[in-house]
Amino acid sequence: MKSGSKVMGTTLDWCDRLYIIVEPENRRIYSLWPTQPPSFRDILSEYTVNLFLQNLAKLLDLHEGHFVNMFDENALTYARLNYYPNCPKPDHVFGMKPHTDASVITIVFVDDNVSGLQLQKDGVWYNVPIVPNALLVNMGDVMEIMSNGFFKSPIHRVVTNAEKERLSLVMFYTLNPEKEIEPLPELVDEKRPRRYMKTTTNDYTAKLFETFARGTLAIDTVKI
Ligand SMILES: O=C(O)CCC(=O)C(=O)O
Ligand SMILES: [Fe+2]
Repeated sequence: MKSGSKVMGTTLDWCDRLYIIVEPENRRIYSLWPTQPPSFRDILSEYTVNLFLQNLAKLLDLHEGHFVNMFDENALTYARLNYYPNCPKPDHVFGMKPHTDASVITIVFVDDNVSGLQLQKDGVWYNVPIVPNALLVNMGDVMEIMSNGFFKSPIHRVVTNAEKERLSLVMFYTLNPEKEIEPLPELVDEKRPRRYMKTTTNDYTAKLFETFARGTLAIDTVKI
């Protein structure tokens, strides 16, 4: 028998493997995680989002560290746990009104059993399907501004459900609140002029709460 034709057997691969669950965090078994180097936990926890950010930078022909490097030691990551109780009048109220996220990027751990999240595209609402154990990655307004509109921060909402309650865990990755946000100069030229005004996360977040209460969109307040 040629050695290459052997598909089953006892031969081990020539490598070591560490195979551990990173997300969701409550599935982490820290006793299996290496204690050296001491930074391992933190680096691995950031790994998911950094990988996305690197790929987004590459899509825009930027250096892969471009977005990752914007997150300094004062950058804030918020976790939001949403609990939507079942609602006797689902036609009258949203679980969460239509909005966009003010973040750079949002990662959503969507409920594995109950749908409810919807995205708007060209004025039409689409259900986000349930994909067990999947993470949903959403562009936020800051990414839309920095990419000069190349990436769009989608309008989304959550509808209520008469029978079932629903949960989601949302991680918002945001910059240092004082840092100025504006379209990256690399993405502005004559063909694609600057589409957004300069702002900061602080100012923008204030606008977001104001506009959310009024039912309008914060991103419209910074469009040129
Ligand atoms: O509950 C969800 O699936 C999404 C919630 C959301 O959009 C948010 O918290 O900003
Ligand atoms: Fe959201």
